[in-house]
Amino acid sequence: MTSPLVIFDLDGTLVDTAPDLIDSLNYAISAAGLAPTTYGDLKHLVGHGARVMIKRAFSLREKELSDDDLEPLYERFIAHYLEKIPGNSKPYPGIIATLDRLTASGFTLAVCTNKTTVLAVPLLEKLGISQHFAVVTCGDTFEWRKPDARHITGTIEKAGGDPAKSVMVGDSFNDIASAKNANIPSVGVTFGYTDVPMAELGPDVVIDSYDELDAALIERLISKRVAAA
Ligand SMILES: O=C(O)COP(=O)(O)O
Ligand SMILES: [Mg+2]
Repeated sequence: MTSPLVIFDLDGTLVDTAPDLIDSLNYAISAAGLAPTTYGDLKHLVGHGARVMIKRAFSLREKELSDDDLEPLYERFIAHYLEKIPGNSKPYPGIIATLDRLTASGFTLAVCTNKTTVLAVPLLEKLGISQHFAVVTCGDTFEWRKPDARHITGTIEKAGGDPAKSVMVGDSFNDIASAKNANIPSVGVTFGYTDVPMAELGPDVVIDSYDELDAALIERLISKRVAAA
């Protein structure tokens, strides 16, 4: 029998990566003379990986950026982030215990992130949490990424899961929208990076802390989805 699957987003959901994202972004854009961004800006910049983050920083400063000029800045971002990894990034409080608890209850766990593979995989490894996950799919794993449903359905397929027994946990629009697009339930966390309050994004459940995420909650969401089908 297929085990139920819990899919986690990475930035702002499993790991608080904000300080390092801002550091590497500011390092990258300083080469183009752009003023540093702040934590407050991050909520509007993050979500579609480093290239989009750099492009959005330019829009924020009302500066033009051609695709040719983007590439060296992107390389700067990647090199800086990789050199520091895991930097000041920290798994959110209670997440390790939650992953252990869910695994002990028979759930398979996966990561579905828009972060690029060369950053996401070493980050999970350096933080010592990669072994919890059967599969990690990133912004460049498929031709599409969140909020496209196929990033979620592709993750489920790779993990040997079943969409009728899968739940997404995330911190932002892309996570909740991709879960809805893939017709799976979602849990929204309130401690991540979103410029819209989590409840307004319409997840099935909102949690403020990982203490609230247990097997009973996930099972309830799965049975509700099956009953509604
Ligand atoms: O790095 C990003 O821009 C987004 O990453 P996430 O999908 O893990 O939130
Ligand atoms: Mg996120």
